[in-house]
Amino acid sequence: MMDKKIAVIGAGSWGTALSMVLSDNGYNVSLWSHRKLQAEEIQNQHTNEKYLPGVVLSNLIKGTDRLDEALKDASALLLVVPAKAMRDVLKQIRTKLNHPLLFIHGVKGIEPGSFKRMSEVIMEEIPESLRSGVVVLSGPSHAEEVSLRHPTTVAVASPNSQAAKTAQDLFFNHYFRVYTNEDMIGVEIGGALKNIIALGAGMLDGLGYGDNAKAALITRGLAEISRLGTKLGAYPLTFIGLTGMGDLIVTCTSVHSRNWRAGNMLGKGQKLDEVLKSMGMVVEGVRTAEAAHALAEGLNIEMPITTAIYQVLFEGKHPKTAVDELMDRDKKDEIAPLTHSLNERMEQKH
Ligand SMILES: NC(=O)C1=CN([C@@H]2O[C@H](COP(=O)(O)OP(=O)(O)OC[C@H]3O[C@@H](n4cnc5c(N)ncnc54)[C@H](O)[C@@H]3O)[C@@H](O)[C@H]2O)C=CC1
Ligand SMILES: O=C(CO)COP(=O)(O)O
Repeated sequence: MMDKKIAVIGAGSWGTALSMVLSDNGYNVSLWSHRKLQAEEIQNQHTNEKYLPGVVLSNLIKGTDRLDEALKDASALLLVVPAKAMRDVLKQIRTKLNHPLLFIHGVKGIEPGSFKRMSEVIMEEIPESLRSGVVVLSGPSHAEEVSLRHPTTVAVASPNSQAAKTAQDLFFNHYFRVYTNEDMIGVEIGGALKNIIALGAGMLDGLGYGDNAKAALITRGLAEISRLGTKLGAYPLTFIGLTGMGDLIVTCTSVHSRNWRAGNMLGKGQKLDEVLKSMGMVVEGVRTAEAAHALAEGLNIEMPITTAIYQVLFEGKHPKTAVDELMDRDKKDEIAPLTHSLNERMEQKH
């Protein structure tokens, strides 16, 4: 039986929206921000205007900028900071962990530099005795719509099915439908890499291209995400589920997506640094493009769309040139490479 307090670490749009789901489910939530003023706003005004404008938070959600206060008596910890901040935040938390906890994270990114998945970073930073409690929550779920209690589905994944089941029980309600999944690698890779493709979808819209181009990008984007993910140990079918295809659809087609919006500005000719400055929120796909590009090179996996987006972001290639080059590549078979990676994965399993 879970106690009734959950610590949510990271008070951006996603941490705040998930806190609302938890408070709707009757949990007391301690929502931690590293910014004192933001914590005070949450605590005293029950709002978080910068990240979820117009939303009123339940009295069950308390704001704090003190990690010890957030963690005190919490039975589960939800980590929702940008991927680049995850390790640093865990180092601060580590010294304050004095009882068994469930570690759920909702982060869709890869650690810059190490190119590790978030669950790998968490496992490295927490005591060994707590590692079986690590779970990822992911899926097609814009914070803006969750905060309006619009029907949303996600998956919680862990090789420890009991931990996933406990996380499912925490979040599940009539507008937030939660599935369990044992494939943590596939869920994390799908959630992180779809942001690169969403940047590309925004670029296509910025360039004035239509729905044919976007459908092609989403489908072929999924093919290369599956190729890399399978090589990293994921189960291929995860990529046609909520956290793969589902999240690609929502992020590539919604104006809520920060990745889509950033891509759109790039497609219209703006420079990356001015785009990122104007966003004011995390655009995970940018650093993830760097990670995926490096992983693909290291593992010798063909990821032409990811490479093209990397070149637009970091090598000054014009988005239109990137599209032209993708279209002019050698002729290919559509299914054979996918069948190959599926077979490889099946062979690894047996
Ligand atoms: N916004 C959304 O709809 C969804 C976001 N996500 C994922 O959730 C993660 C967080 O995203 P958002 O909440 O949207 O981001 P955000 O940009 O809205 O907020 C990020 C929060 O992290 C804080 N932060 C930044 N650097 C920090 C540091 N060094 N230490 C501590 N805190 C720091 C910021 O102050 C802010 O409160 C990302 O990985 C994103 O991909 C996943 C699903 C939905
Ligand atoms: O992951 C998301 C929706 O599922 C949010 O995507 P953005 O980070 O692009 O806003």
